Amino acid sequence: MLGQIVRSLGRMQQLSNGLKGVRLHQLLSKETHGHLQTSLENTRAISTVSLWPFSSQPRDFSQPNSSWSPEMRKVYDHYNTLCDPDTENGEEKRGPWRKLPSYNRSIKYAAGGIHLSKLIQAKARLFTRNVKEQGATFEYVVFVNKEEKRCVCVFQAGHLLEGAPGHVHGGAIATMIDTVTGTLAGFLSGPIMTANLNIDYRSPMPLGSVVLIHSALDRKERRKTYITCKVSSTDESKLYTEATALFVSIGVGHLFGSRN
Ligand SMILES: CCCCCCCCCCCC(=O)SCCNC(=O)CCNC(=O)[C@H](O)C(C)(C)COP(=O)(O)OP(=O)(O)OC[C@H]1O[C@@H](n2cnc3c(N)ncnc32)[C@H](O)[C@@H]1OP(=O)(O)O
Repeated sequence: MLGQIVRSLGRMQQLSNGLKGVRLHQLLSKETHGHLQTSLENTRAISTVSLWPFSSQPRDFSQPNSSWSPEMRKVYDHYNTLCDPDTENGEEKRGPWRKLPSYNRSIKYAAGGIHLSKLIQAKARLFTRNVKEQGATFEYVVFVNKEEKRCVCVFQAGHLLEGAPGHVHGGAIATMIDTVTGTLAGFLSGPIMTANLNIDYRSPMPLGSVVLIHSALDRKERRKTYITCKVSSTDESKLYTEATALFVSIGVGHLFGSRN
């Protein structure tokens, strides 16, 4: 589902104008009436017509803001340049790198919110994007390379993420690893959920650090997508964290509780 959401959000910009007025619950009405379609193919079919169910355009949180340090901005600029198209014989050719947008709301029905109260649905926000003060928590942007089946996240850890004095909380690091590996797994495999996350913390990460979170596909086995991850300083001379993650592909029904 998260993969679907990631893809949907990427398409939202283009689709939203033409599809305003159509509600997601109309698209999902089959599911809510007991005809759950759980294959990934069907999930993808829904994703191609998914749309932003809110009246205003969402803010893309992966854009630079004034809290970004010069180092964060420099690394961002480097990867952003890799996303620019090359011109060959007068023709523009896009390379393999893409910057992914990042919003603070998921599509509530698709994310299982149909079971939640209206109040919770209205107030739900993505964990990593729920603090208004810029720079206080998770500032990050993910660049994905489809050909090489890998991605890199530039992450600046804010002052509200403290764990050990002056250093980033291990749970905050785990959150970012789950987010980045999950984003890659979803990008490559469609709707998935985290089944297993193994983390080795190698050195403490000072608050305010800008780090790279490199994730790559290790292998796929049936519904399982295995991802490796390394968190390092931006010059890659210092290793902070290593991780492996397993994501299992799910069908639409999984978050609606249809499998039990
Ligand atoms: C808005 C923008 C968003 C932005 C995007 C942000 C991305 C954020 C990403 C965050 C994602 C999350 O945190 S998700 C939240 C945390 N995760 C969860 O809550 C998941 C809870 N667990 C589950 O729902 C379930 O256990 C599943 C889906 C993981 C698996 O259940 P299932 O579908 O019934 O599959 P099951 O038959 O059990 O297993 C399938 C295969 O996987 C293996 N398998 C299953 N679990 C494990 C395991 N822990 N360790 C090893 N192997 C396992 C099985 O042996 C089997 O292998 P074989 O027999 O095929 O060999």
